[in-house]
Amino acid sequence: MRLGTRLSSRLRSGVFSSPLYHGSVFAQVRCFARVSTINGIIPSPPGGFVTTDIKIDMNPSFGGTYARGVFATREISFGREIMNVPAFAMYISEHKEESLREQVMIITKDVFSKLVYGTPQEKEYIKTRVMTLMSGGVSYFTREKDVFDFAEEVRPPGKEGTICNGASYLLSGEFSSYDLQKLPLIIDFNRFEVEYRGRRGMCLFTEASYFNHSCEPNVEISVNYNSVKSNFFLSARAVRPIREGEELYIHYMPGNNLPISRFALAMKGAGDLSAPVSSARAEALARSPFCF
Ligand SMILES: C[S@@+](CC[C@H](N)C(=O)[O-])C[C@H]1O[C@@H](n2cnc3c(N)ncnc32)[C@H](O)[C@@H]1O
Repeated sequence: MRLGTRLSSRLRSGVFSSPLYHGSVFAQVRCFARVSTINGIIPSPPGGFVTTDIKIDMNPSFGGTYARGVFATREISFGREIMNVPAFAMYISEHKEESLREQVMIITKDVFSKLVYGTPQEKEYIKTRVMTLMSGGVSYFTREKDVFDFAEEVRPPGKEGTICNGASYLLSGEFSSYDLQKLPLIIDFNRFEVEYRGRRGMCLFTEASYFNHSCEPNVEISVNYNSVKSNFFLSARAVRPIREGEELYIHYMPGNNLPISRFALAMKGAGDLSAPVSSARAEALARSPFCF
């Protein structure tokens, strides 16, 4: 059964502020080690990326590490579904008043648990597909100690008092405290907000996070709940014929015909999407929610 979902993706500036303190005022605060154990390489899975129709490549006109986009490996006809993926992580709020922050932290714990106790495939997926996504926003943790306290709470189900927990996993060096403090920022930045029977929630569709934005998209996405599989699925379809090698774009805010958008702010200085905005308007836009 198709259930109505309200979907929004917050795609903000990639700048992320890390609480890296210096000076005597913060002498009691431990600094985050700015060290990631993640190498950022996205291995190409056998059989292509999601389907053999598409691949991840770099958009030469963007420049920089985050110039990745989704490209057609062959001609794609109008209406063809090029992606149909389950949410890698999802959370539906128990209480209507649960804050965004709480929801992000719940998903963070879920993803981190899979990293600590998951299968080798899950660990690999998180390191290569989740941790390499763009992040943004203000750090969810103030001190490195908070990151360790959070990790400490991640324990294998049913095993009380075990020595092996998320904190000892961090100390193993496979995943650093810096990586863990970045994880909620990745989830926050890439989340798709959904609604299920009046309850708010969010999903991560890591594969869909590589689509870049165009005001004239050639792909449209939809998110629906599959009650048999008890998960949300994202489907992406070509809305016009696409040539081999062409980049696939979605509209980050379909239906939004404002002259400028929060996305345009993130894009400031990047091609025709940039628009000069006053700082007051920029502030207002940055605070306003938007929906698909
Ligand atoms: C969901 S990510 C898309 C994938 C991203 N390019 C990457 O390499 O991870 C959204 C970010 O991609 C960049 N982006 C998306 N569409 C763009 C466009 N039309 N022009 C320039 N940058 C774009 C912006 O930095 C935006 O915040």
